[in-house]
Amino acid sequence: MPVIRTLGTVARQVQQVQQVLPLTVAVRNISFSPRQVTSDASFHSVSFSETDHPKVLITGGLGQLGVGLAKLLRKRFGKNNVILSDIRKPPSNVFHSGPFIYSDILDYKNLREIVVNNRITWLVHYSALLSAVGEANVALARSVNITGLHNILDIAAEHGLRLFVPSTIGAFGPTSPRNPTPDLCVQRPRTIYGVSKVHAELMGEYYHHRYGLDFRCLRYPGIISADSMPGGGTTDYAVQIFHDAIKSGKFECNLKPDTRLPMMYIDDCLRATLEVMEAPADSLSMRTYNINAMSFTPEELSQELQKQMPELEVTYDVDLVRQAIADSWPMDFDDSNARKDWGWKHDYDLPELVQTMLNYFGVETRMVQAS
Ligand SMILES: NC(=O)c1ccc[n+]([C@@H]2O[C@H](COP(=O)([O-])OP(=O)(O)OC[C@H]3O[C@@H](n4cnc5c(N)ncnc54)[C@H](O)[C@@H]3O)[C@@H](O)[C@H]2O)c1
Ligand SMILES: C[C@@H](O)[C@H](N)C(=O)O
Repeated sequence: MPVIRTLGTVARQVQQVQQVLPLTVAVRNISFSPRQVTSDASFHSVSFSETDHPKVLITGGLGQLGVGLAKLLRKRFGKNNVILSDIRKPPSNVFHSGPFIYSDILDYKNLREIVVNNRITWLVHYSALLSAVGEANVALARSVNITGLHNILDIAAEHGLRLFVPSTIGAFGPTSPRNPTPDLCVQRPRTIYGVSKVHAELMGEYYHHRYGLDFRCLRYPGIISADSMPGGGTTDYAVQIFHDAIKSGKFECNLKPDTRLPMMYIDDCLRATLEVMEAPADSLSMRTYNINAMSFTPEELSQELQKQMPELEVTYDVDLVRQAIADSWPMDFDDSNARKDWGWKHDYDLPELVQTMLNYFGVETRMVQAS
C-alpha cells in the first residue's frame, strides 16, 4: 500500500511538473538530437583526445567502493582529474585527499552543472541502494536506482561521456542457470535492486546502440574490502566476519553455512573497472560483462580464516530476507568473455584474500596499540 500511494504521488508530481515546465522538457529532448544521427555502434567518447587524461566524476563515491576507485584513478590520471561526489559528508581524510563535491543524482540540473563546469569526460556511476536495504525501502531504491540512472544516462549521452555503471550477480534470479551463470541467459531477479540493475544494463546498451553512448558495465560479484564497509547487501557477511573475528573472536553469520556466492577482493574489482574503461572500444564484443575471482560458502570462508585464527567461533542465525536473495543468485560466475575480450584476470583467490585482509587488520591493530 505505501508503495502504491507513493506511485500515485510521483505520477501527480510529474504531471504537474510537465504542465508547468514544458520548455524544460523540450529542451532536454532537443539536446539529444546530435546523438540521434550517430548510428555508428563503435562511437568513442569525443570530449578528450586519447592522449589527454580523462576528467572523471564518481557518483555515490563515499560507499564501499568509491574512495578506493578514486585513489586508483588519481594515481593514474592525477589528483585533480578525479572528483568524488555523494550526498553524504566526507570524512576529513577523504575530503583532504582530492576534489569532493556534493551531488544528488536525483537533481538533474545540479549533475549537469557539475559535468559542464568541470569538463567531465568519464562518469563512474556508483550511487545505488544495494540488495538488502533496497528490499527495506523499495520506493527509495526505485527512485535512486532507476530515476537516478535515467538522469545519468541523459547527461552522459548529451555530453559524449564514457559511462561506467556497475551491475551485479544480483541481476540474475532463480530461473537463471546458477552454476555457472553465463553473460547471456534468463534474467528474472526477485529484488528491486536486481530489477533496477537489469534495467540499467538494458538502458545503457540501448543508449549505446541508439545514441552512440560509450556505455561500459561489469557485473560485480560480492566485494570484500578491509578499509571500507559494505552498504547493506546480501554478501556483507564476508566483510563483517573479518571485523568480528579480530574484535571478539566470534562471528554470527546471517546466511546458511552452505550458501555459495561469487566474491572478489576490492583491488581486483577496481582494477577490472579501470581496465574495462581503458579497453579499446573495438575489443568489447559486448557492453555488459560478468567478472569473477572466486566462489565460496560461509563455511569455507570460516575454515580458511580458522587456519590462521583457530580460536574463531562461527555460529549461524539466518536472516530470511538475505537468505532468500542469496538462494536466487548465481553460485559461480562465468566470466570467460571478459577474459577473452579485454584480458580480465583476477589476482586474489580465497587464501590470498584471507591473508591480505588479516595483514591489513594486523597492521591496523598494531597501529592502534602503538598509539
Ligand atoms: N559492494 C558490492 O559488493 C557490489 C557488488 C556488485 C555491484 N555493486 C555496485 O557498485 C556500486 C557501488 O557499490 P558500493 O558497495 O560502494 O555501494 P554503497 O551502498 O556502499 O554506496 C552507495 C553510495 O550511494 C550514495 N547515494 C545514495 N543515494 C544517493 C543519491 N540520491 N545521490 C548520490 N549518491 C547517493 C550513498 O550515500 C552511498 O555512499 C553500486 O552501484 C552497487 O550496486 C557493488
Ligand atoms: C552483490 C552486490 O550487488 C551487493 N554486495 C549486495 O549484496 O547487494
